[in-house]
Amino acid sequence: DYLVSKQNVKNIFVNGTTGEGLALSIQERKQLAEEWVRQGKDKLDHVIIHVGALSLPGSQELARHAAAIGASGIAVIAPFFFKPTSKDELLAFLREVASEAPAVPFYYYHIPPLTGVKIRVEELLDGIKEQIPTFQGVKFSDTDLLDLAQCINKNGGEEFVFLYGVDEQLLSALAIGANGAVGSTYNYLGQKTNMMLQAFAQHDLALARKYQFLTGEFLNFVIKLGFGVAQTKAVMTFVSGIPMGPPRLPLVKASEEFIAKAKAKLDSIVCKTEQHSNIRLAVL
Ligand SMILES: CC(=O)N[C@@H]([C@@H](O)[C@H](O)[C@H](O)CO)[C@@H](O)CC(=O)C(=O)O
Repeated sequence: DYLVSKQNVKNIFVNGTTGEGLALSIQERKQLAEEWVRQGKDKLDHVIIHVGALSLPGSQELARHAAAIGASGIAVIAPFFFKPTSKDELLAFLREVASEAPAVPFYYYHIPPLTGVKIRVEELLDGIKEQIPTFQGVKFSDTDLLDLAQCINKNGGEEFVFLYGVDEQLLSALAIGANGAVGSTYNYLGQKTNMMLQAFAQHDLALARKYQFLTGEFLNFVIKLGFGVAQTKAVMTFVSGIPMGPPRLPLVKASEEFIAKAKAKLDSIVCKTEQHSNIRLAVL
C-alpha cells in the first residue's frame, strides 16, 4: 500500500537482492511470494518473483510455486558458487528452471557484481527464444552499458524487455533504450524516479537530469559511508516510517551514525530538488 500510494510503484520484484532472497529459506521465499501476490491483487500491475537459487532443484521448486500462485513473471540469477563458465552452461541452467513454469514470462537477472558471473548478456541472448520460449527479457544490474546497448540494438525487434538495475545510471540506460527499472532506491525514491521517467518521456532532459542527480548525489554520499542492503532497509524505514527489520547475518544492521547522516543528506537533497522544480514550474 505504501509503494502504491506514496511512491506510485505498481510493479514489484520479490525476493531479489534488496529483499535478501538468497538469505531466506525456500519456505520463507514461498511465503513472501504468496503474500505479495495475494496482497497485490487489484493493486499491483506485475509481481515478478525471483526464483534463482544455488541448486537447480531449489530454483525449480520455486519456479513451480511461482507459477501455481499466479506470479506475472519469474526471474533467475546465475548460480554463483558452482558458476557457469560459458553461455551454454548458463543457458542450460536457466532453461531447466524456466521449463518448470512453461506459461510464465521468464527474465534473466544479470547482476555480476554479486554473482561474479560475467557472461555478456549480448552473447546469452543469441538464440535464447529457441531454448526458452517464455523468455521475456533481462533485469540488467550492471554498469556495462555497451553490453546493454548491444542487447537492445540486436534484440529490440524481438520485443524483449530490459529492466535496468543500477539506479544512479538509469537515465543513461533509458537513453540507450531500457524499458524500465528495478532497483532498491525505488522503495523510497520511487515517486522522484517516476518524475524522471515522465520528464524523459516528454523529452525534458534537463528536468530528467535533476531527478537522476538527486539519486546520484544521495548514493554517492551513502556509498562513501558504506552502503548495501542493510543500509537500504534503514533508509526505507526512516523514509516510510514502516519498520523493515534488521538484515539477516552475515549482513549487520546499519549504524545509528549512518542513519543520522543519510537522513540529513536525503532531506536536504529532496528539499533542494523540490525548490528547483517549483522554480521551474513557476517559470513555465
Ligand atoms: C547490487 C544492488 O544491490 N543493486 C541494486 C541497485 O538498486 C543498487 O542498490 C543501487 O543502484 C545503488 O547502487 C538493485 O539492482 C538490486 C535489485 O534490484 C534487487 O533487489 O534485486
